[in-house]
Amino acid sequence: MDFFNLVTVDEGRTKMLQVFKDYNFGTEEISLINSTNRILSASIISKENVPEFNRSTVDGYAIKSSDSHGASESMPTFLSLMGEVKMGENAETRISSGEATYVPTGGMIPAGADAVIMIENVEKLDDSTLLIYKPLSYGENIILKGDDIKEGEKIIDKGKRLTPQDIGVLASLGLQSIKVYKKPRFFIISTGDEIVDIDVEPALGKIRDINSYSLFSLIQNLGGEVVGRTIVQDNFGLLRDCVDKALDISDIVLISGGSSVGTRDYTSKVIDSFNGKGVFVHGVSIKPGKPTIIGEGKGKAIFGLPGHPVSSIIIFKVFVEHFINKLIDIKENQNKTTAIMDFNFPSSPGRETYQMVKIIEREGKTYATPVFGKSGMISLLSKSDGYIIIEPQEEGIYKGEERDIYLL
Ligand SMILES: Nc1nc2c(c(=O)[nH]1)N[C@H]1C(S)=C(S)[C@@H](COP(=O)(O)OP(=O)(O)OC[C@H]3O[C@@H](n4cnc5c(N)ncnc54)[C@H](O)[C@@H]3O)O[C@H]1N2
Ligand code: MOO
Repeated sequence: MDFFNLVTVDEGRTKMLQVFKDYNFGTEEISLINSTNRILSASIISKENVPEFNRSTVDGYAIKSSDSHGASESMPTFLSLMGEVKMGENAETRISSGEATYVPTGGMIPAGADAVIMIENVEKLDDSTLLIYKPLSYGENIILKGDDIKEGEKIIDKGKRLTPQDIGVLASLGLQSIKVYKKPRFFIISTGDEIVDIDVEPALGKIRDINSYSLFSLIQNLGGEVVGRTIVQDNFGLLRDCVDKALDISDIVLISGGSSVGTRDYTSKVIDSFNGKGVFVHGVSIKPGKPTIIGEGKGKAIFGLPGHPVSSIIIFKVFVEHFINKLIDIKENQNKTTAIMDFNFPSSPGRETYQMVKIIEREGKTYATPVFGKSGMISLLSKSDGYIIIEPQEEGIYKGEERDIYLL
């Protein structure tokens, strides 16, 4: 007998996105220095050229490249030395044919010059004569005005998670503050009479709370904010009070444990007790994570994550990450690679199966080897590099085939 009304992962995701299609996390303006990993809420169009002037990429002499043509070690070209450009200052001189001006790395190229010859390739004969030993091509050792970023260019798309290199680009444009999506606010509730926090020595029969720590970390990685974290016993009233308060101060409530159909599994009953849609997914054809719950209460999203530590992490990735990525429209590539299967593995018919693997390099090739363990064993994930998704209609994995590995 099946207590769950199983849906596929795709059906569950579609339903969830349809129910919460009007979810809006809002935006805020924050200082650039604090924006690492935040999600840009408006595309950045450059109002400037970077650089604003032609710059030298080396210490050397600005010249007309045509003057160097034919120059060699044995037949140097003679140029007249016209002084120097000072770092950070406007180059007021103009170069004519037959002339050279000293320019430091990053210095402004004087008008008329179109290349910079490195000091290693010249010889200063006296204060006014320079010998050139190498031919240069047009634009050599110069970054032209707007070469890096052009005025009017769309430089970073809305929905991008800001990396250190993006922050550098934004700094080059002088943007001291930027518009980002507000961090989704999460409340984590770990349920179970057996659960104690990690600062308590567990009596026999009790276990330490793993899930709220791994979920906390997943939320941080995702760019969310944890506004509360608590452990609640398997008691309908206590859990309802806790969820009630959590819904008032967060965007998303995660309830770990109590998702199954045991006599002390109250998660779905609690979600159904609020005015609203209540539970609309209870049971997904996925392994691990079958008892997954998705519901709505007081207008907020509530996820009932299976208590087994591996299942709670996988379900967070499959549903909660998907929820955030789609509703905020985050443009991010999935962190994955490919590897040759080093093993045969049967699938669980009708269920999307997540098989943990370790990646090994052998004779210049990348292989994936399985890591086995039960979903109640948290070390299974930290021993693994990633997982393979076996689709419900597949028979399994065949040794020798190449597959995507989703990195953890
Ligand atoms: N009759 C059935 N029993 C179970 C089914 C089923 O289909 N029929 N599904 C199994 C599967 S699959 C899973 S997964 C679990 C999910 O159970 P719950 O979500 O109700 O979780 P609990 O029973 O509360 O806990 C399961 C397991 O995980 C441990 N746990 C719970 N919370 C934490 C935590 N925060 N940190 C570390 N470990 C935690 C808990 O002690 C249990 O060992 O149901 C199966 N049963
Ligand atoms: O499929 Mo349950 O979610 O771990 O064992």
